[in-house]
Amino acid sequence: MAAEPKKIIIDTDPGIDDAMAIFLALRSPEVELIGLTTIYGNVYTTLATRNALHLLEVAGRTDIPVAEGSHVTITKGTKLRIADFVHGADGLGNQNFDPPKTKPIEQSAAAFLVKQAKLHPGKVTVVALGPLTNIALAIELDPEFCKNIRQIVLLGGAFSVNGNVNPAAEANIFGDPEAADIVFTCGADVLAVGINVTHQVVLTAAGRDKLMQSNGRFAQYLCKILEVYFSYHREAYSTGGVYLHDPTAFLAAVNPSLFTYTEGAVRVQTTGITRGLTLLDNTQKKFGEVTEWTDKPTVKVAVTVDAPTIVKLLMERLMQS
Ligand SMILES: O=c1[nH]cnc2c1ncn2[C@@H]1O[C@H](CO)[C@@H](O)[C@H]1O
Repeated sequence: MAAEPKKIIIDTDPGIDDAMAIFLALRSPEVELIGLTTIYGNVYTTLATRNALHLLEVAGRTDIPVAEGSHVTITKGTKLRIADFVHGADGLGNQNFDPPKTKPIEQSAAAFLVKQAKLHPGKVTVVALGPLTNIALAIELDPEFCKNIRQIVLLGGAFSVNGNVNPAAEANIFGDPEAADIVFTCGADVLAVGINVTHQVVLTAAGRDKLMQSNGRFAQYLCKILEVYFSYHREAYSTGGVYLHDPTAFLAAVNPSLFTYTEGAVRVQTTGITRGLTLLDNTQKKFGEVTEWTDKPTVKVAVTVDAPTIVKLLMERLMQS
């Protein structure tokens, strides 16, 4: 008998690679997508909600609830870093799609996360693709959340490599470092997929052409919005391909055997020029004194990835749609 599909909530700031991950989720038989929660990052939260509703409408899945997330950081900060230069002003490749007809549910993202985790203890995986504010709010809202949630798979961090906002910080962690530190130290089963891994998973121009030539509905849609993402990568990284951050993190939740991991306590720098830096204690040294990492719960951090299989799975599933 086939295993029961994994219940997944995607916390998202769509976002071009977010759109890819959401469509991939909808074409993954291993997964039951039970909701989307929205957050600022690639766009402001209001637009993230609109885009999440729009993507579900495009997919014909308006039965899936969307819960709107926080408009401010966990410390109530309103000065947000929005990456519209990566994804276009509308977050979806400057296509100016019609506004969605559907609305988000009344519940906030954090309340929805808490409720679903409580309703299905040990069964719900959160795949967090933006700054971690909603997840940290859920942890603050319900001390049991970390016990109830099966796993938190997050796209974030730059482990032993430079960041993409600046040499220290990766965009999602930089978006709300205080929230990220709460999540890394909360004691839940946390798996971090950082850009040290996602930068190895690339969609080439040839791959995009293959998507374009297929009849897949999702593939066709994504090819339109991908143009802006390709031009950003050409400019910022001098590369002809694009990084598949969000689909890679999603697949880590579904098929962990495509990755290898290390495990240790992770803390996030919240001040100074290295604000947003993620630092793993690799436990190779027994420190003589108590440190900020001592006695903190450990998390899993992805180290290697089977990139060809990830790209193949993504392409196949998007072209089938
Ligand atoms: O300046 C940036 N460079 C690269 N990716 C960025 C930047 N800002 C935001 N993202 C977005 O953040 C996640 C990975 O860090 C991805 O979702 C990417 O699209």
